[in-house]
Amino acid sequence: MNRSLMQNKGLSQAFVQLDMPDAEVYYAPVFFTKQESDVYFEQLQQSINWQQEEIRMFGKQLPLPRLTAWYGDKGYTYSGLYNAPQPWLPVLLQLKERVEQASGHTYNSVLLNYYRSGQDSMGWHSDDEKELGRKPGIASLSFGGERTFAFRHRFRKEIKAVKITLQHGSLLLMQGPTQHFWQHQIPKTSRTTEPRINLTFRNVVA
Ligand SMILES: O=C(O)CCC(=O)C(=O)O
Ligand SMILES: [Fe+2]
Repeated sequence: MNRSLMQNKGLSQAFVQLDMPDAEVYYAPVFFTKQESDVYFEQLQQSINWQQEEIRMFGKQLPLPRLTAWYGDKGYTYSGLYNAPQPWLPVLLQLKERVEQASGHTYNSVLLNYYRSGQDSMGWHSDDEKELGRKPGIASLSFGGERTFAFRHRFRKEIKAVKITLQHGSLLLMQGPTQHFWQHQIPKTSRTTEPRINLTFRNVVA
């Protein structure tokens, strides 16, 4: 993949910008050291109130193919589900602060995803809910097993999909018009993968 080095906008050299038109996506593969990342994975696995939610689809109740949790100051509707906020945990506030410093955005909520195996996944979507405002900044941390993260343009079919492997301890930033023009997903994989924890920090405005 073609990536250009970030030099401006106050983001550190640890970030590369993904080569995507109509988007602003930055990736720091080593945002945390391996040692820090191992500790965060353990802490989050144990302290988060992981739930298997169900969504209504085609008139049926279907379990989401991953575990989720929502923490922060405000509730949020996601995939047609209202998520009541749970109060911040110290480990989440610590991570929020690190991510805010690095990204230059502030966040009041975090959605956590737990992918138990390669059979857990997240389908194509954009994080374009009204509650997030018009050009939302979303900061996504990954701990545990590596998974492929794919982007596809919503309107220009001639633009190739972009794929990136999200590493243990990495940070992905999506901002500007990204959610308006692109969708993303975590596809299932038949490769054996370790469990993965993802945190997406968001700012709910409504
Ligand atoms: O697990 C990931 O990296 C993606 C999570 C995501 O797209 C979301 O929570 O909206
Ligand atoms: Fe998303």
